[in-house]
Amino acid sequence: MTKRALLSVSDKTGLVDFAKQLQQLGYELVSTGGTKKVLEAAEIVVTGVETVTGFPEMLDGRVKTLHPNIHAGILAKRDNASHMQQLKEAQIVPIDLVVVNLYPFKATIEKPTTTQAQAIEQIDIGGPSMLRAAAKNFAGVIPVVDPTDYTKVIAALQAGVVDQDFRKQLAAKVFRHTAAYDALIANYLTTEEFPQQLTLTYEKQQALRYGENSHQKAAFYQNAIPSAYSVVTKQLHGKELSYNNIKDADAAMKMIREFEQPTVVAMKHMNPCGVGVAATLSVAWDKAYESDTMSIFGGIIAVNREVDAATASKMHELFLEIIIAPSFSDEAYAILAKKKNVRLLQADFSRKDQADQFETISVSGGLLMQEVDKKVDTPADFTVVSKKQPTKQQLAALAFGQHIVKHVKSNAIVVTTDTQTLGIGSGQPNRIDSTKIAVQKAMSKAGYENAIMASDAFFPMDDCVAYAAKHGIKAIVQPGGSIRDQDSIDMADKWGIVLVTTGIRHFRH
Ligand SMILES: NC(=O)c1ncn([C@@H]2O[C@H](COP(=O)(O)O)[C@@H](O)[C@H]2O)c1NC=O
Repeated sequence: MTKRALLSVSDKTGLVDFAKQLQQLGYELVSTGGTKKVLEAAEIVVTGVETVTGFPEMLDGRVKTLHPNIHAGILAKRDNASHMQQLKEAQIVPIDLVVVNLYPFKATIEKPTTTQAQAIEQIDIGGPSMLRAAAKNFAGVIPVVDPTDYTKVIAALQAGVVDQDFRKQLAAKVFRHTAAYDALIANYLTTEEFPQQLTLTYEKQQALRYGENSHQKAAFYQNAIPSAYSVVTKQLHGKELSYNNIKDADAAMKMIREFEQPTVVAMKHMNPCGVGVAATLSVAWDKAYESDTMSIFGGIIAVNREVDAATASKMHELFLEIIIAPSFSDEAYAILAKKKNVRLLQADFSRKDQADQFETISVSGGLLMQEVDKKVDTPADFTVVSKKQPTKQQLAALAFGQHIVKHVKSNAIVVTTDTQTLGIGSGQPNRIDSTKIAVQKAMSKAGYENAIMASDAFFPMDDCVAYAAKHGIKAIVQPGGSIRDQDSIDMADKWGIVLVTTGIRHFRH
């Protein structure tokens, strides 16, 4: 019996060759309007779908293939005598191969000028119905959604065996494809912030050599509709990004994009190890570097101005994993690219509106989702709770410290001037240890005499204030909110130093 293939595709890549080969293999081809036209133009004989359904396409193409003559032809179980008898009685010819790809909904909504009405017209109904039917009945029907599979399908047909494993893979691909397609539509129409079902669509961006460690397999998936603020930016030079690189680069980008003045962020294992702000990038680099000349080794650098030759020469002296910048001057690029491995990434800094509103993290058995912490504290958020009042310079430094500390893993304590980190204590399970680390690191640095200390969360007792004051810190900022806040205030007053609260916690666990 002649085999029948139904072809109805929006993406016509490879269609003509595929159809010719199917015809050579003895398939009768059935097609919808546009697909038929392309095939006929290539002098391929095709039966119009309306000949099979007995109905012309109607409602501007909203109904073309939605008919029992199509769907029964796909869905009948080939090994079920009753099904096959019913087809015979209804004079329905079985369809053995379904080649469908869908209206380009994603490409449509990616265009900024697309209206809702235009987007809705690009929701494919007939295509997914045929694909899902064929995929459900993969035991008897070959479902093909991806033009890159045409070659494999032809090879299998020519070999005379399209085995169950291959059919199952094709079917799984169909259901992944239609699920992702529907998820995009759902997200396009959804206005709720935390909907009952979370339907996210990601596409494999990159197979990774390994995960956090070399014995862990890994891959990187990117939002189906990536934003200009995606962690995946243009890589200009260097080795392929690793799993850890992507995480660190993401943390560095999230941080640098919050700074307006020329700024250098040195990131290490998801924590900043040095941040400098200055009138020029080259001086900002010096400040970030001097913050911690040891930890920056092997670090990820993010800057918010074009890298110039002067800054590049200094960077080039160190081993750095990644440098992220809005651009690199030709001279800077030539200097940095001398090292074949360093990854140079060009990131967009101009589209703040494209920064993610929400972030998710996987936990065993689920996902946690929250709004991104976009709050940057300023002196307007400060309440001075000590007797001693801050100077203007101290206020600026307290604001800078607060800005840094929200990007440091809790318990986070930083010691800074108004433009430079001097000591960062990160990720300790108690606040006093983070305080000791930050203060100890800072004490030997130039500028310490004017340094302030910032804390991401309240002080549960007065020990951190006592330690800082004893070691020469003259102003401290913290959210406040502990039942023992008064102890910390009393301690600040005892030492005659400034204590400021913000009322806003910035945990980063
Ligand atoms: N309405 C239908 O019955 C229907 N049947 C198939 N399609 C889609 O029409 C497209 C192909 O149309 P054409 O061959 O006219 O270019 C394919 O993307 C296919 O998924 C349909 N379109 C939308 O639902």
